[in-house]
Amino acid sequence: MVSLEDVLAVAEGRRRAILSTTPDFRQRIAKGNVFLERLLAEDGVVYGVTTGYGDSCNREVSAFDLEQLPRQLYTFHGCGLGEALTVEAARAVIMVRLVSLCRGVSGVSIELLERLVWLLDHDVIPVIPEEGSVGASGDLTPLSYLAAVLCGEREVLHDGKRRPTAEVFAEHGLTAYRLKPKEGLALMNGTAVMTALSVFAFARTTYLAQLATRITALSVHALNGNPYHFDAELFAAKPHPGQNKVAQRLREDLHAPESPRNSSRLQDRYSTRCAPHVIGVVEDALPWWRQFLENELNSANDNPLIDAEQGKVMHGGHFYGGHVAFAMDSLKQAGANLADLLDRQLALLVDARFNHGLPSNLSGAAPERASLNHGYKAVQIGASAWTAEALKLTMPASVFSRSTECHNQDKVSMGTIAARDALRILTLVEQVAAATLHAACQGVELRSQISNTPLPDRLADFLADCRQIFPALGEDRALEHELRTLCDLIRQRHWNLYDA
Ligand SMILES: N[C@@H](Cc1ccc(O)cc1)C(=O)O
Repeated sequence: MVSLEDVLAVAEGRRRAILSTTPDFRQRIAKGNVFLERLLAEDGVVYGVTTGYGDSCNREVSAFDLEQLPRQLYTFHGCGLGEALTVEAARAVIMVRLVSLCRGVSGVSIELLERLVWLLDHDVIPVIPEEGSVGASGDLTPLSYLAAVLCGEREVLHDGKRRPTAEVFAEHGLTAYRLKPKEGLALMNGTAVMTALSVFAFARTTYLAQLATRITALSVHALNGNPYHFDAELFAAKPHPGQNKVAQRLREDLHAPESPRNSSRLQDRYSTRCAPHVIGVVEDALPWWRQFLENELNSANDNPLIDAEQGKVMHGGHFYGGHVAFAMDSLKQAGANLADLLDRQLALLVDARFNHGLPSNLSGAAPERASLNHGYKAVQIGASAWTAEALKLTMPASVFSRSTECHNQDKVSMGTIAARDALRILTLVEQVAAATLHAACQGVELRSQISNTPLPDRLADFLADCRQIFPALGEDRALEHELRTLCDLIRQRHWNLYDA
């Protein structure tokens, strides 16, 4: 079973994709191909091989034109619009398609698989426009760019430049690939784009859940909040495992192992008291998102499938990305809730009515300069804007199914749109996290000036690390570049936050 992390490693260029050399694997792939050819010779008709596609399946293609058919398929799907996928995302697309085709039920040849590996190895990466897939019939239009590039057409990203594929192939002495009869359909008729994008969404969300936990601990300390809200026995009474994990991390960060018999502390506002209940939803959803995505990743998700052992062609709808769509639609909501949680913490931190004695807007300016300085006022406004935008994008995509392709595809998943929404939302969540992290570090240091409660070790170490990256805010300064640096570091999973 290939994991989400395996795909990420190949996408980020940390690992190579290597085809198995076992005779078993090679034979399985070869068998599918041989069976298809036999079927063609004996029966003369195979859907998508000797017929038109989709609604046009009752149109027979003459033997003379068969070789043309796969080229025709990627050509008429060359209508993608929108931004091009990043190199990493496009590498993930190749890897995900490779994993699926390696199952040996798509009727492709070993040469095709080797060509996909060649693209990854030589970093010759198709330019894939991200819009134009309804996510059932697979990601036909974006995947047509992969098929076309294998055949030496359209454009690739190579050495950081966008260039004609033919030119780059020529430089490497590579001839254009000639797709065999079913290979166009096998490449394009699947869920590789939405699944590839989901791999990134999953990794970023996993990290954001941990970062939101660390920021919450900083906020609680800065606000002089009640660390006993995260008591072990309290949480044992509500046994969601992910939620308990968040409470435990907060307990350890805040160094509050056991609560007193009858705490005299106030009950804090929900954005800190209920943080395990918000972040815990993400932690508890991660395992089932993983299950949905890894099952999809390791599946044959094209049509038709070839069972060479039994000697039959099976027609179905495995290109339907319903599981990915549902995973991404729910990830959008749980992820955007992290932004909302942190934005509310930031709202408490900057407000002298709620922050238990910290200066207004967390300004670190000297008292005689207080009227001039505005501290984190604009950063908090920004965080609210990013949060609102994230929340607005949580509208589920999967409920917007459109009947399309002359009503052949009359129910579709919209999983690719859900995955793209998820990535945009996560960018906004990262921005809110960067803003809240910056302010929470400031809050913790301002707290130490007015109280002698020591900063627990784990938070002190983390703060020291942050101070290598950005200084405290004294006089007002423009924080854009620092926030951008923080966003980049968050994307790179810079801090090692918690053990599993
Ligand atoms: N997904 C369709 C095939 C198809 C291919 C290209 C299209 O433009 C439309 C439909 C099927 O397998 O049934």
